[in-house]
Amino acid sequence: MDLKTEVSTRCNDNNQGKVERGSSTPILQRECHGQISHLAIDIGGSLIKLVYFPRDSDGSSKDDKCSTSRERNSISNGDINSSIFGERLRFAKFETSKIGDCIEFIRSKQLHLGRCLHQECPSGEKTIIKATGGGAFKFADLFNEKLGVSLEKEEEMQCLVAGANFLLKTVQQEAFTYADGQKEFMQIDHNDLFPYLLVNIGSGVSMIKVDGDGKFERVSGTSVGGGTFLGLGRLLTKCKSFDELLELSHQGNNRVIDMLVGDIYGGQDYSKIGLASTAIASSFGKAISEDRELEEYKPEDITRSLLRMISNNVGQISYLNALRYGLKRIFFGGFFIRGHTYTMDTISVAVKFWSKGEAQAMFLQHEGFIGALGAFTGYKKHDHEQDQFVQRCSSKVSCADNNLSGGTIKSS
Ligand SMILES: Nc1ncnc2c1ncn2[C@@H]1O[C@H](COP(=O)(O)OP(=O)(O)OP(=O)(O)O)[C@@H](O)[C@H]1O
Ligand SMILES: CC(C)(CO)[C@@H](O)C(=O)NCCC(=O)O
Repeated sequence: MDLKTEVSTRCNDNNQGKVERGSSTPILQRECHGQISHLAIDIGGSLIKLVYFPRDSDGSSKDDKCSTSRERNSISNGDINSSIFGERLRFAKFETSKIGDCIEFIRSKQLHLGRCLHQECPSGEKTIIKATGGGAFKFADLFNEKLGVSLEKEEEMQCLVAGANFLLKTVQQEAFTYADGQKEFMQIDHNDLFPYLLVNIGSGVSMIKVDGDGKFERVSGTSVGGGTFLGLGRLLTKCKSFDELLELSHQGNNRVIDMLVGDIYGGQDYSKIGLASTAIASSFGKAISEDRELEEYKPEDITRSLLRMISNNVGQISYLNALRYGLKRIFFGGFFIRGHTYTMDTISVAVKFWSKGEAQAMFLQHEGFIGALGAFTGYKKHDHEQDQFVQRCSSKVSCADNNLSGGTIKSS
């Protein structure tokens, strides 16, 4: 049975409360799984990401009840995702600086009660929540104090790889290319997935050569990433948030600030080394020669140049690492991307330009949640019940995949 058939079989059966793989092997039973945690968390330098199954007020998983109501999460700062798998697996994000809001969210959804919801907790036994990212270390005591839970630390790079492999193998329309304003989904052949380069653009950037499930090496990284965009953007403009910066950049023109090859070469291309007159010779380079103060530049242009500079740089370093290890495919994730067309276009063009068309940039629909999903799949290790739980997740991701409409989902 190919993936597509399997997915639709699962989805149909799912509605009847029982899902079977092929003709006979049951992989999903509609039973209550109140003994297991329903939440995994990735606490990064900029953002906290949650992946969870929602619960009803009586403590059962909404999903166990075949709920059809689509729950949309929102909190006062508006910085949280709606469900992107319909009424199934949910995703949410918070700024790391607002960790208190995140803790309140977990409490309000009863996600910290995972293990002991349907029965009395044996004294001293704490709910364990899978957690990755630096914050799993930094905030472990806070979670214990505020929610009475233990964060079980999952290695960050391992989670990124597990999450990416899980998505690439499970969700049909997960990976896509972006070129000339067009998003094109890629069919991933499971037998031809490895090796690839995974580039996670978070606050900083990690580049990981992935050779298989659990087989990987972090080959490079750069500190010039999403945190740089947000940090420098805040310093150079009056914008306070990432969304404001991104919004402003839409209206900007980077050529006002960037020094182009044509600016140096009297409007001409430098064809001998393959540089068009419109290529950027020096990011922010125009600012050196003009007698203008920061205030005299439009924030729109500044944000545009900044976004371009960082995206270009990540694209180029990624390509160089792909070249170093002979990798043709580069998957980009992390919340810096945010499905933003200008960012994806810049990265794609950089990879194409430097590789002379040999390598290809691909993006992931669940870009920012790779690590959290990877931590979630970590529940598999625990016991048989957890294993079934993760299998349930797989089927739900697959099913959700059928509900996606032409790649319009976006985590915003
Ligand atoms: N709503 C938002 N608030 C803040 N930053 C955002 C937002 N949306 C996107 N970003 C961008 O995403 C980046 C964080 O991405 P991500 O959550 O993948 O990394 P992280 O886990 O916080 O970082 P790291 O892995 O380096 O610890 C920010 O630095 C910023 O550039
Ligand atoms: C330190 C981490 C791994 C934390 O997520 C990330 O921010 C990162 O990969 N920074 C880049 C560090 C470097 O390799 O220069």
